[in-house]
Amino acid sequence: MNALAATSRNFRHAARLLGLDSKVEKSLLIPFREIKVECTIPKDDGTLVSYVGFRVQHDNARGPMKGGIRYHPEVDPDEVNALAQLMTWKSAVADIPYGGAKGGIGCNPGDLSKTELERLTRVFTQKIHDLIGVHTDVPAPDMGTNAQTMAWILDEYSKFHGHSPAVVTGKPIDLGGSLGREAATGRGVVFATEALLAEHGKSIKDLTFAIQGFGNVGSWAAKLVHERGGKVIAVSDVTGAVKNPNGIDIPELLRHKETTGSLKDFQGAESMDANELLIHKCDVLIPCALGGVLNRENAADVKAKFIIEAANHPTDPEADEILAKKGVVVLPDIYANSGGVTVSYFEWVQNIQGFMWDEQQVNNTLQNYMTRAFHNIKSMCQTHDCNLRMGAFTLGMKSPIHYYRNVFIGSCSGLEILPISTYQNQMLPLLQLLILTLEICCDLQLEI
Ligand SMILES: NC(=O)C1=CN([C@@H]2O[C@H](COP(=O)(O)OP(=O)(O)OC[C@H]3O[C@@H](n4cnc5c(N)ncnc54)[C@H](O)[C@@H]3O)[C@@H](O)[C@H]2O)C=CC1
Ligand SMILES: O=C(O)CCC(=O)C(=O)O
Repeated sequence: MNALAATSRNFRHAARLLGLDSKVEKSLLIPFREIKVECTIPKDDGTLVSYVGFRVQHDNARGPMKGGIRYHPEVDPDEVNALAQLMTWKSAVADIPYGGAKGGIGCNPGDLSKTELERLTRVFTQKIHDLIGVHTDVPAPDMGTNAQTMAWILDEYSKFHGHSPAVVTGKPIDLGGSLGREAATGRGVVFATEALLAEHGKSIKDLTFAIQGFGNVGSWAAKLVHERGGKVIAVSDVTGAVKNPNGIDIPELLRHKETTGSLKDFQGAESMDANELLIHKCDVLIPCALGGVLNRENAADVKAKFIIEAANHPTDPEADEILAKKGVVVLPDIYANSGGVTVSYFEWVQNIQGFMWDEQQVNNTLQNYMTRAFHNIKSMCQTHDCNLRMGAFTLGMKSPIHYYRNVFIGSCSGLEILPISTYQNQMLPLLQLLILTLEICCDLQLEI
């Protein structure tokens, strides 16, 4: 199932649990703004090459829109749209004052030299610089991008708007990046895993782990699981996969990857079929790469008891149903990988304050945020008698909905969420005004 269809399906399910009116539901699904730009650059040999760049700004009810920029050949408008929507709910789950956005360029960064990547990033920034900003939309790294990419965006943006370190997060420490941001998503994944396992009377040190993806998120998650005594028995990336039933020496694998650029030929493990990783026998599966990897083709064969969604939307809704029937517990992306955006928030705060936190403060505060969000999700699960994904979605949707209710309908329900039909009789004229306003602002075609 396509990423947007999958995300929208989860959203609609949560909207039903919240008793949301269908028109408000529709307005929350439609992004605030979608940007599509052509980026042509000269390659190192002088030939021209064109790429398409996207930035989707989904919602700014809770604050500046926030989300990563992905460089990957499969980047397409629907996927960016879905990822932007997920960022809105994720920021609210983490309870940080942001809305959601996501960007990307359809390119294979592995095929481009460093100078070509720099040119591409600078051209993309030239095309979108008026639409991002410290208090409007703050990009960060995602798949295929990193601190260096953020440095180029910051430098290019600053040529137009003056020095503005808080316009991107996940940048190099020397340029105002936060200590702990590089590890933050993987560290958050591990805090989230600990919170979930504690609920089930289990601990990382007693369990086996399979990890798909060994980039920023996967390698940090693997390293921190390994440090806590967990046995990482299988790891894959785009170059291949390795397994060792006795546990892989992760620091050694990291050194191997660093020197060879690949997982291949690692002496401390056997090579395996990368497609087999997701169905490898283990206690905990952590997908840290692409979306949609768990689907109706392979879900029935998954052997893990817990899935921690470090990647964005790795599980499509059909797989979710199959996994639920098998009793597999899925910790959803909008919580499990929220450590990245949470520390991005800490970075932004530090830039605005002009004050740098030490790494311990970053990590401790991240742990507090992750623990708090887990308990808030569990509480939504109880209220709505639902699984963790729906607990996270209802939590993430609750506060943007409050915003719209308060802004458009006034102080209608205090902090309680009620279906909009509750107000319809007394407030029909106001409701019509709301819809008209939304139509004008967002160019919607809503029927009253
Ligand atoms: N970087 C961040 O702070 C955050 C990232 N995420 C999500 O985590 C996931 C990974 O992101 P990063 O680690 O930042 O990206 P990255 O670009 O650093 O690493 C991606 C990894 O996935 C691997 N990969 C690609 N295709 C694969 C395939 N077919 N099979 C196995 N492995 C494959 C690559 O080889 C690489 O190891 C993405 O879904 C991203 O959206 C989520 C929250 C924050
Ligand atoms: O750090 C951020 O601002 C966004 C990270 C991101 O793109 C994500 O959580 O998917």
